Amino acid sequence: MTTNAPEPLLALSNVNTFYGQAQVHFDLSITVARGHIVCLLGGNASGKSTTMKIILGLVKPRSGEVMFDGASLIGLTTPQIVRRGISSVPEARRLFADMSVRENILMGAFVRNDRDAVAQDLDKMLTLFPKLGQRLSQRAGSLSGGEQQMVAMARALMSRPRMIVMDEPTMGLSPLYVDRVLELIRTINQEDVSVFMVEQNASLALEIAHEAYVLQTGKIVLSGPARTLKDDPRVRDAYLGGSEAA
Ligand SMILES: Nc1ncnc2c1ncn2[C@@H]1O[C@H](COP(=O)(O)OP(=O)(O)OP(=O)(O)O)[C@@H](O)[C@H]1O
Repeated sequence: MTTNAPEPLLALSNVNTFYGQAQVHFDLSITVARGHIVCLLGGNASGKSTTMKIILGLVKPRSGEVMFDGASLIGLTTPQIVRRGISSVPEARRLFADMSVRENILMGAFVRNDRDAVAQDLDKMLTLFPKLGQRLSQRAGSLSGGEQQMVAMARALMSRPRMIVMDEPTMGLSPLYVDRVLELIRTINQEDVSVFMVEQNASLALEIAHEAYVLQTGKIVLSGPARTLKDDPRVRDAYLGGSEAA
């Protein structure tokens, strides 16, 4: 085969999604290149979370294709999709509040049965997220928002994914944790994990993303390299407070 562009790791092509009669996605096409961070921006109810649900097999599109590493994800269950190499950090973390931090992190390894390697990976998580080391026995529900976000990221990494999808990873975090979480996303990405993230905080997301897409009522209205979009007046006006700053 003589194609110039390498095959993307993830590709949504012409996806149309409905909830009952209501159409949420209109010919949605998004690609994530291997090793890249891709950010999906958009206002409330534009269909961002539904995009994540499509990738994770929680919502089935009426038409269109979702390919991961050259194979279709359509019709697969979420555990099957996790086994293919995608894991998620859902909105508002969704930890098991009454379980310990350790139990929550290990939950991410549910698709694995290599116990020794799982134990090694838990140690690796404590290197990546040193704060969690002192809190392994603590109830996850008693952690701060930023700490919970770290548990959710560690849990997602425990399945050794090739791609992580994240829904609003910085939502509700203090500025200090926002910076830390974005830095950790970069670190994870440098370990060869591709990232697809939905983020309201456009200026920060565009700092770390390679490419971005802007979704408006279910349609992609803008896309391109994050650096270019950051300077696009339409993105500035809609998401970066451009008109006030001008
Ligand atoms: N389970 C559902 N049943 C019916 N309609 C739904 C369902 N989930 C979402 N919707 C509708 O689909 C549209 C897109 O929702 P979605 O959650 O994907 O948007 P979003 O961009 O993530 O919004 P927000 O940023 O406000 O979370 C909205 O109009 C929403 O009300």
